[in-house]
Amino acid sequence: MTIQFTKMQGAGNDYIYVNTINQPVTNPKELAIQWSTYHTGIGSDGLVLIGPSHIADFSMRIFNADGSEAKMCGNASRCIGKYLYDKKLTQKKQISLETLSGIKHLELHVKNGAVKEVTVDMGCPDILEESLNLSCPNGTFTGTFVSMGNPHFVTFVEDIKQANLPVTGPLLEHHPYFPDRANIEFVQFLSEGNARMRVWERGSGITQACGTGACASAVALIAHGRAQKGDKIQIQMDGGTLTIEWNPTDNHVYMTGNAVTVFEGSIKL
Ligand SMILES: N[C@H](CCC[C@H](N)C(=O)O)C(=O)O
Repeated sequence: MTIQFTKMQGAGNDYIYVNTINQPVTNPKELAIQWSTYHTGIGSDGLVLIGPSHIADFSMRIFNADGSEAKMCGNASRCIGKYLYDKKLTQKKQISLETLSGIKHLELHVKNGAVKEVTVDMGCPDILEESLNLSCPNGTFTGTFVSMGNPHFVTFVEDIKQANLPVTGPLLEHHPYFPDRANIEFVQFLSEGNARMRVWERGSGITQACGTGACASAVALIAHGRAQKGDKIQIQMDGGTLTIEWNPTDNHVYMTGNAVTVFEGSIKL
């Protein structure tokens, strides 16, 4: 059997997208591992399944490159918006998407008949620990523990170039404090409304960008007085910049950024 897939990326965070409405997938964990592998697979940060929903317009499931299922993915939610509109699975420019962390609302920004950017209402953040000190073999790291439906540890650094992601990332991801592991963001404050972030993602390692991580980073900046609610905060990552607003009126976080189709493909099961 052959599966049709679409490779897409948001701010460089790339996933394999499969429409399970017309082609069901029974072993997504194994396929995420197999297909995400470079050289022998397709190569990606993970696998995203687009499906039907009884409570929203569509549904999303997201699997990291190690096969672990996450409750939310910001970059993938934007790409799903593009996928659905560009492939004429919907004509709506406001779409509701069922995820394991609740229903998310997407606003599609269309130009010349195709989605260029999407704004996602990411809901309310949950600051679990405003200032948490975690000891690792290579030092102690102070950060903010934030949930955007998935867990994030945001640590501020003076110089992003000095952040040793390959060593510190996995040590913090697997720290005993995080029974479900965590995504790790290293953030360098640039000015009010601007920050540089690099991410070690739970289950995928270093990625070019993390949408929920950009939201968690903006929330941490505001919690520490380095930005204000209502600011349009530019989170600059390796693969691109996302605009994040923590709205003071509804307390929701809004994420805006691109969504790009890279190629269509098929692969034998
Ligand atoms: N690695 C994340 C899932 C992907 C999130 C990220 N790619 C995003 O854009 O939000 C986790 O295990 O929670």
